[in-house]
Amino acid sequence: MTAPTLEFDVRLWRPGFALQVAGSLQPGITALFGPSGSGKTTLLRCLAGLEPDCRGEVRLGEQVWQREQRALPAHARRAGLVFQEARLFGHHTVQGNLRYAQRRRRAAGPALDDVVAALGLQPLLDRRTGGLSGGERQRVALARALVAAPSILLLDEPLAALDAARRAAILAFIRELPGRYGLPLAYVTHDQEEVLHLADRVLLLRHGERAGAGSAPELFSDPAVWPLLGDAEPGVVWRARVAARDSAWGLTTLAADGGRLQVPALGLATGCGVTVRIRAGNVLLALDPPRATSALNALPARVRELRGEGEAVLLVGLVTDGGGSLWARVTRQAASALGLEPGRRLHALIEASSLAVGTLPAQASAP
Ligand SMILES: Nc1ncnc2c1ncn2[C@@H]1O[C@H](COP(=O)(O)OP(=O)(O)OP(=O)(O)O)[C@@H](O)[C@H]1O
Repeated sequence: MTAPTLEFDVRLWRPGFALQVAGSLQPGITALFGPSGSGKTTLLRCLAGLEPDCRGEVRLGEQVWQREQRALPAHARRAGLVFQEARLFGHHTVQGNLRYAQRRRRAAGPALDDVVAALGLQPLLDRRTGGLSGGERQRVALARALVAAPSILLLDEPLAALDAARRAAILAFIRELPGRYGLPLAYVTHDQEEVLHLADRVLLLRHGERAGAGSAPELFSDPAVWPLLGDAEPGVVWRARVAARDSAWGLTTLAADGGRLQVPALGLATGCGVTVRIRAGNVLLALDPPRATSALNALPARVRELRGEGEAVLLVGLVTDGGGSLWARVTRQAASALGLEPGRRLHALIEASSLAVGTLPAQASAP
């Protein structure tokens, strides 16, 4: 099923805050990412028709949802919204909540039984929602949004309150949704790993404006974006594929455009697409090819640029022989001793166990 694209160019003014963003939610998952207060929730509410002061244009395929003051009401847009705190009818059972949503739907949509099965809700159907755990409530909230036959899904930090195991299970389900039900999906999160795992594209917001857009690996590797990533260590994210598994040593070899990398065993099949995050603080530089090193990974590279990062430290931008971008954090003294300058050839040593590997969304391309 091909999903339509939601296109928008919206603005909204509040005392002390202005939102002015143009963009699109294409088929697949778009992550809305950006610092607290950058306008992510407000943008979702504008798209859903919940902000009366929103102006501009919103279109889903050929359907005009808003043109300046003329705006379709929220119920006519059929946007499925799920927030961090699931808002369920506490006096109803899970089944009652789902049937209520199903009765009110205004278009053909996913069958209730399918959604119940996919989210593992069968054992909960007769429970009252008041007594459910956080993870159970979020699963019910997602199911309820789906059985209402939404035209798009807008998920606002739906998993923020859950533990890692529950998050992983629901993330796997969310990742399948656009393909399974033909829906564009916007997903607000503060978690970069979630973005890498889930998003086909990222729309980055800052102060109510678009600060960048692209794939998660591209954006998270862009030095201009690092200040918006909170405490995250500067570095790059590469796309790679599982190339080989060495069960004798418990290692996996990844093949990326930038070079081959060994990492601790991933338990993924050969050919599987992954992302690998290489932090600047985990890249050491050596002039000569190391004869023996514990790092396992030594990529031939040349210096592209040097950036000051305080009195004693530099960030060194590198290009590997495979064409991959890397950053290394070194002291100015080390940079001087190694004669670092643009064009200088050297070897980038990366400790295998320092590499953070994540799986890619199904649709995202890997080399
Ligand atoms: N109902 C409201 N009335 C007035 N101001 C609001 C309201 N809701 C949000 N704001 C303000 O609008 C701005 C954008 O808020 P918004 O919740 O959209 O940001 P956000 O990026 O979703 O933040 P967070 O990541 O913390 O959830 C903030 O300055 C916020 O304080």
